[in-house]
Amino acid sequence: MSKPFETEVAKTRTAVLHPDLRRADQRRAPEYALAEAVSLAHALPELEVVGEQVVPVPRPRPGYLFGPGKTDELADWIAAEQIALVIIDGPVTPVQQRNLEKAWKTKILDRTGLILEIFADRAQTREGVLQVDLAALSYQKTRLVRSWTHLERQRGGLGFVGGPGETQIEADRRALDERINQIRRALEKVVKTRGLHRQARAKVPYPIVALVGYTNAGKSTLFNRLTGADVMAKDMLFATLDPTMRQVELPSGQTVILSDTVGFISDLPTQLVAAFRATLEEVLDADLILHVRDIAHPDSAVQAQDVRDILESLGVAEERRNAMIEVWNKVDLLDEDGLSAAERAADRHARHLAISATTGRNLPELLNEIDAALRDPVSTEVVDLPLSAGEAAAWLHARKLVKSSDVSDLRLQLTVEWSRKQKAQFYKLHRDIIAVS
Ligand SMILES: Nc1nc2c(ncn2[C@@H]2O[C@H](COP(=O)(O)OP(=O)(O)OP(=O)(O)O)[C@@H](O)[C@H]2O)c(=O)[nH]1
Ligand SMILES: [Mg+2]
Repeated sequence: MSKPFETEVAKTRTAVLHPDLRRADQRRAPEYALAEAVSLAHALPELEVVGEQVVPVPRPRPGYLFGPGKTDELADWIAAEQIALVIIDGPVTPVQQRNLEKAWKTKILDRTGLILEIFADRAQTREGVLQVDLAALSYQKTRLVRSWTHLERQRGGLGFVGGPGETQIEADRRALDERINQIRRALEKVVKTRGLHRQARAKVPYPIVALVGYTNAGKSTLFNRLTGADVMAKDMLFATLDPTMRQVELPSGQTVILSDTVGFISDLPTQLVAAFRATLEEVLDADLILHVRDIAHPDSAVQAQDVRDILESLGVAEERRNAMIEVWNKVDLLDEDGLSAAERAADRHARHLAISATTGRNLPELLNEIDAALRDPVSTEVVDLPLSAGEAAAWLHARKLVKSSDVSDLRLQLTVEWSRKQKAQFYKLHRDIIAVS
C-alpha cells in the first residue's frame, strides 16, 4: 500500500538566467554558459529547473542588473511559472539582489552562491565541511546581505526564503569574524594532522599521480577504471569533493598512488579556492599531474584554459604545468572523423593521449605514458646556439620544446623544456654544429 505522506519532498521551482553582458573578452558562447549553469542547478537535488534563458544585458543597470522593461517581463514570467528561486549565472551585487528579490518575490542566488551551495551539499569529511563553511562565511562577509542559505539550512528548513535582516547582519558582523577565526584554527589542526599522515606516506616510496580537470570531465570514472575503486562517478557537476587516493601498479611494475580530486569550473569562487588550498596543494604537490579533458564537449578548449588558469593561480609552476599529461577523455562520443582527428592531434604532441574511460580505449597506452613520464621528468634549460645552427633550432621547434627565444651577440638562446631522453637525442643529432660553435 502506498503511503501518501511519504512521497517525494516538493522541489523548489527554479529558473536559471544567464546574463549575456556582451563583453569583448568573453570566452564562451552564452548558450554553453547557460547549459553549464543549468547543470550546476541540477547538481542540487532539491531544485527543479522549470525555465532557463539567456538574457541580453547591453548595459547593466546598477540597481537591478536588467533594464526596467526586462525586469518587468521577467517578473510576469516568474509569477506565471510560480518560480521560487532564480539563479543568476554571474555576479550580482547585494543591492541588485535585494531589489530583484523584492521585484520578483523570489529568492536569488548568484553563481558563487550556487557553487557554494553545491559544495556544502557534497562536503563529507570534517575538513571538507570546514573548508566550505570558511568559504561561505568569507563570501557572506563581502556581501552583508544576509546569512548563507546553507548555513540557514543547518538551522532547519531549506533556507531559501527569509534569513535575518540587515540590522541583524550588522550585529552579527563581529560574530562572523569570530566564527571565521574559529574555523581557521580548526582547519589548521586538521591540516596539521594530515601533514603527519603525509609524512608517513612520504616514507612509502611511491610517486603520487594526481588527476585534475574540469568538473564532469571523467576523472572519477578514469580513477575507478584504473584502480578498480568505486568512487562516485556521475553526470553531475562536482560529484567529487574530497580527495581519494589508491594504489595502482604500472606495466613496469612500478607502484604509484593515484589521486582523484575536486573538479574545477570557470569563475571558481576565490573564497573556495582559498579555503581548499590545503587540499589542493597536497594534490598539486604530486610527482605527475594528469589533466583530464572532456574532448567531446563543445567548450573543451575553453575548459582546458580555465583549468590551466586555476592551476597557475594555485601556484603550480609553469614547468610542472607543461610536464602534465593531457588526457583527452570521452573519445567514444566522437564520430569516426572526430575520433581519428583527435588521435592524430594527440599523436602530434608529446604527452597527449586520446582515451575513453568508459570503453577502456588507449588505457594501456596511458599507463605506459605515466610510466615513461615518471622515469623521465621534464626540465627547463637554456640552449645556446650559433645563428648558423638553424637546423638544430628547427629540430627543437618542430618538437614544441622551445618556450622562448632570444638573440644576443650573434647567438641564439633558446629556453627549452625537455626530458632527458629528448636532450640526449638532440645533442647526439646535432653534435657537429654545436661542437664547432
Ligand atoms: N561517454 C563517456 N562518458 C564518460 C567517460 N568518462 C566519464 N564519462 C561520464 O561523464 C560523467 C562524469 O564523470 P565523472 O567521472 O563523475 O567526472 P569527474 O571529472 O569525476 O567530475 P567531478 O567529480 O564532478 O569533477 C559521468 O556520467 C560518466 O559516466 C567516457 O570516456 N565516455
Ligand atoms: Mg569526480
